[in-house]
Amino acid sequence: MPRFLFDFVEGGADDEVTVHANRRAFGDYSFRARTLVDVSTRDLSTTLLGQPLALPVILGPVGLAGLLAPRGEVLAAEAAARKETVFVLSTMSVCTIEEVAAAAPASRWFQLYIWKDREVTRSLVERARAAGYSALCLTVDVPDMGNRERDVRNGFVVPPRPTPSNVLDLLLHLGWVMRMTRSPRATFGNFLDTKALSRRDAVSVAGYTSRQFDQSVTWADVEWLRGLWPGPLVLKGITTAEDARRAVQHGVEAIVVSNHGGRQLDGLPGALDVLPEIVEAVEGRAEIVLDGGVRRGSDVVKALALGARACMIGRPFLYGLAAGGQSGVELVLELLRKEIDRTLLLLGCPRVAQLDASYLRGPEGAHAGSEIQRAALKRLAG
Ligand SMILES: Cc1cc2nc3c(=O)[nH]c(=O)nc-3n(C[C@H](O)[C@H](O)[C@H](O)COP(=O)(O)O)c2cc1C
Ligand SMILES: CC(C)CC(=O)C(=O)O
Repeated sequence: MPRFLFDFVEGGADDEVTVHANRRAFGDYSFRARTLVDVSTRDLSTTLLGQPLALPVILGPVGLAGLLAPRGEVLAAEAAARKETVFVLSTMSVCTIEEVAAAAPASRWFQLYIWKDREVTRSLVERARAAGYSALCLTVDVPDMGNRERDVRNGFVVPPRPTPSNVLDLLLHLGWVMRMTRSPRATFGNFLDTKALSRRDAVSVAGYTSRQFDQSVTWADVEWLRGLWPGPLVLKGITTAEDARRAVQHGVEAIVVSNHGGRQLDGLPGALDVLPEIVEAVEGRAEIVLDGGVRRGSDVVKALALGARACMIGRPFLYGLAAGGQSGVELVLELLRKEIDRTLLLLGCPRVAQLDASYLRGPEGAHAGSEIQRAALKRLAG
């Protein structure tokens, strides 16, 4: 893929401190393995909001995935269905809510951003409901986009177009150019009225979001959504116990502990660092999903041992999608499935449902969360 797209996917906000913190946090935990346990059969299955998952990994919402492969969101949703897991469609997708629903029988959630124009927001929710999405996932950490300096430097705009600064990049990636131009025209139908754009118009994603996204969204809007959406409600982007408690008070069915893959507020701790305080605050009253920096099956096992029910992945499946379309995404899920399976085998824990903090040794260092983490680990270990 062209460099400007790779940078959009791989990059984070400001100095990308939080991007790196996400990975580091997994390294801060090590395993406490048990031996002489019968691990001849293993069970990776679980449920999320009542839906069965063959493995505790779901595909998170990512905007513009359809720029990585033609009909990218449809391909990813089909891959999730084949691997018996959930696909979360972003509001900012290239394929529309209806296209993905028609093509993919997967368990699908719809991720919502709240527009200043509440009629647009209401219509997105109603379309998702009519198209049979099973849960509504409200992302709460994007009142506006983080400062993605790679995108600024690259002059990244949507729909992508040749400019003096990216023409060489495009020429060096003619395979991508051919794939995209041969495929049906990208629609951006959820969020951009491409018919209203003249051929030469294009918008920077940051400029677009700051015009459209509502910075005045509060907990009252969670109540408003409750009235519009009859199914399970998920809040994505929670990083403190205070917000997690509040989410539970508002009756949300699930929380995604997430710093948006380090793309929003730079300086947040790693997602795994904040998981214990949230698990403690929620006390089992909502299901917890974790994302940010999940790259190995062992990362998933650590998150589950600390109390998450499943993990979401973002960039890993996007790279599978860019490299190999639907089968690339399936391969990413298969690699994670095999790695989780082998980790359970060697850890002496045959079922993901059996994982708890007694399988982990916590961070010993003095970094900020460690006291809370130790307390939560002690509590989880019973
Ligand atoms: C290219 C890209 C686009 C994203 N778009 C969205 C989005 O539209 N909505 C959303 O809630 N999160 C979005 N995210 C955040 C992901 O859902 C997820 O929180 C994050 O990617 C997890 O970190 P990981 O990439 O390290 O797995 C996006 C992430 C990436 C990499
Ligand atoms: C198109 C963007 C607003 C999607 C997003 O949330 C992100 O890039 O992190």
